[in-house]
Amino acid sequence: MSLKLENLTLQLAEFTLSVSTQLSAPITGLFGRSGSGKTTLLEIIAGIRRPSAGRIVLNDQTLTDIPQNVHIPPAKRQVGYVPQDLALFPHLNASANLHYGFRAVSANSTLPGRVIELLELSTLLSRPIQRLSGGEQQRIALGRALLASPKLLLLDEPLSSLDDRLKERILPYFKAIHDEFKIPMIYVTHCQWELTKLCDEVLTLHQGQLQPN
Ligand SMILES: Nc1ncnc2c1ncn2[C@@H]1O[C@H](COP(=O)(O)OP(=O)(O)OP(=O)(O)O)[C@@H](O)[C@H]1O
Repeated sequence: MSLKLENLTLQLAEFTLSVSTQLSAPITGLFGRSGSGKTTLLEIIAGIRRPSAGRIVLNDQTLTDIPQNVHIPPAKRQVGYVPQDLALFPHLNASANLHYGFRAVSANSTLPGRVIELLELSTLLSRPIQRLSGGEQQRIALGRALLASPKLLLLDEPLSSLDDRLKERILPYFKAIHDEFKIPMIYVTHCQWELTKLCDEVLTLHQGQLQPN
């Protein structure tokens, strides 16, 4: 995987994000204090926010190129994004949420059966979303993102709402997913333990800028 972020800039009211880097690690941790710009950066990579300057190139595909007026919409980027609040649909059951983004892109597409097995979702599928625990909802949201066959998966503090016992139970699912589907991930967290357990490389944001390691 190669993700180039070239001179990405976004000015919000009292905050400026300014990032240039190239990522190639299988799982990159994105670390930084609250308000340092982690979610903003994920949203720019996912295409939800348009930067005011810069370029994003994933492998050989230009996703955003502001000087050239290129901005591929989120649904066409093949970038999976699991936001902090999961964004599950409350009116759909677990199964309908899971299959929502399913897209058989090619013979190599991620198939529902394998995701259900790997994330141990089979007993949850008929349940309303409101009757799932935080960790179960997290696994459905992760499965939904995987079924869109993304080339990159963005995870925004996926374990932050879970207690330590659940964190230890859920973290291995992320590792298993990476090992099985080889989808590169950017994993946002405040937690040193998660970085150490999961990530191959760590980027630190401070006030909208990446810090040297
Ligand atoms: N729509 C907006 N308008 C103005 N400022 C915003 C907007 N969205 C975010 N910000 C500001 O941008 C900065 C970065 O926010 P962001 O959510 O990216 O931080 P974060 O590192 O993800 O924080 P947390 O760890 O608390 O989730 C913050 O100062 C925030 O107040």
